[in-house]
Amino acid sequence: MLDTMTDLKSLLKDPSLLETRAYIGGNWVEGDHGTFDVTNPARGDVIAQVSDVSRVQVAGAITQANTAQKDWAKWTGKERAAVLRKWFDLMIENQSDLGIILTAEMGKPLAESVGEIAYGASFIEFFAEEAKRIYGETIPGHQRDKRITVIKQPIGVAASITPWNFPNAMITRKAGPALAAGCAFVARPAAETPLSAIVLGVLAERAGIPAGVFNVVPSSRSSEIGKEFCENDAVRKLTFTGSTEVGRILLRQAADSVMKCSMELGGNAPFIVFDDADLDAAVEGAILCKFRNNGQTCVCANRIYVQAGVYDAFAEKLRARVADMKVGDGLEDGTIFGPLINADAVVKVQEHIADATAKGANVILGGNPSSLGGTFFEPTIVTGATRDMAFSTDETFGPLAPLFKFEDEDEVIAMANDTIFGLASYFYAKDLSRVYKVAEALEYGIVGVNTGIISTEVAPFGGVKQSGLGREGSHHGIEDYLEMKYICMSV
Ligand SMILES: NC(=O)C1=CN([C@@H]2O[C@H](COP(=O)(O)OP(=O)(O)OC[C@H]3O[C@@H](n4cnc5c(N)ncnc54)[C@H](OP(=O)(O)O)[C@@H]3O)[C@@H](O)[C@H]2O)C=CC1
Ligand SMILES: O=C(O)[C@H](O)CS(=O)(=O)O
Repeated sequence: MLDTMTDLKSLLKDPSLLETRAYIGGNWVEGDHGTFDVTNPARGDVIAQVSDVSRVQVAGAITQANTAQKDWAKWTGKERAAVLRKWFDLMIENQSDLGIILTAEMGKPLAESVGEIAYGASFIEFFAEEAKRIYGETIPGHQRDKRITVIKQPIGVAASITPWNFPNAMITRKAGPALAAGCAFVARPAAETPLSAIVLGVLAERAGIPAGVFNVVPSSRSSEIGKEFCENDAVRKLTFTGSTEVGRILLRQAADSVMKCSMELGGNAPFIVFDDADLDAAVEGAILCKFRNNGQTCVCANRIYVQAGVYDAFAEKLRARVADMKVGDGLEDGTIFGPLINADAVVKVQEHIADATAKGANVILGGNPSSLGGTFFEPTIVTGATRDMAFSTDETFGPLAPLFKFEDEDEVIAMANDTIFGLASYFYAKDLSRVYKVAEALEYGIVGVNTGIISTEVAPFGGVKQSGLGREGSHHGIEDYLEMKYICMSV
């Protein structure tokens, strides 16, 4: 159990990793606004007090990043690759400590946190390699005396705003391609989870990433910092992961400077089980997809559609499997469900359950706050879900699995696509023509077929419709941090 910073440091092999200051221009800096508290969601205790930087300090960080970026861009791709690889190596060497810090501030079970560190580090490893493969092209001249070449150059200073639910990976998924491309980076983490971002600065410094290339500006004033990112002409790229609501605000603010934006926004993932599915595999996939991070991911199943012929069997198998899973402190062995991030998250789950039962749904498992108190909540499954219920259109972002019944493919494809979101979708089926038809018909950036987990650094992650703009990960991911220049030469 945690209740002070001393307690947290005592759990670490290397207590010096637990830094609370801002990392600006290679210096560790106190905040102009003093500090803000970081609490452990499992107990609500303050585990750290972190530098609360001002908008002026963020402007200074951007200026230092802009200066550092000019030299960083002159490094060869191979030179940048070497120092990024060292950064990756340090993340893996300190994976256990980084996992403990992440669980302490975010609450997810330690096994998930340690897994997130590996997932986050994989983006640094992947884009260290991509740094060496930023190719241009030559194009046959349009006139006899013309020679055409195309080169790709780093966009400049990239600013990032990231959420609390993956406080390590959502930063490295952006910083990896940005630094590989030769950009400099200013990261503003969620106020709930700044420690995981700051420790990336500690390791960046140890890896030899030049001062000013990677900066971390923790702040309790998210909208103020967001405005600085959008209004400062030295920022050439804004990359955001979070809700669609905040994404819209940032896009409006960035429009004034026609700033290039990458947006990884909200989701409302359908998870479809057809009657020819391997039912046991579908149950395991639904558990991973729905309950990973306690349902607090943008790619979690938000609606589970089960074909009529297998509905009752699926519901009972799912109930039986989840009933035995442990709710508890993320640092305790065997915990599957940690606490939700805050009281508002608990309220939203309760509202969705109350709305559903008022409209005829049946709770077959859970349905209440956990007897542990605080923000712990029972994993919940409801049957009889219908499209008029709140979770049909609104992302629950918690451990609530609503089961909808459907009759045929056309009906479920129409229901699955009936949303403003389009990030991740999933279905279980064996018939090959069904797999092709459904995968092509789903209006989502990501389709998982016979799997509930789709997250990897090698694939392009991102949404369509109001789930976002751009892709992160894969060889496509570096393009968002490059500008293409066409050189026309008369010879
Ligand atoms: N598509 C994706 O990959 C992901 C999408 N999400 C979506 O985000 C939501 C949950 O995450 P949550 O953190 O609550 O999302 P929010 O959008 O509320 O917050 C995301 C980040 O934006 C900051 N922020 C909030 N308001 C502003 C503003 N006006 N200007 C600048 N920054 C601001 C927050 O800071 P602070 O917290 O300090 O206020 C936080 O760092 C869900 O809808 C989920 O689907 C989440 C993760 C990944
Ligand atoms: O924040 C999220 O929900 C992540 O984007 C999901 S994933 O990439 O970790 O799957």
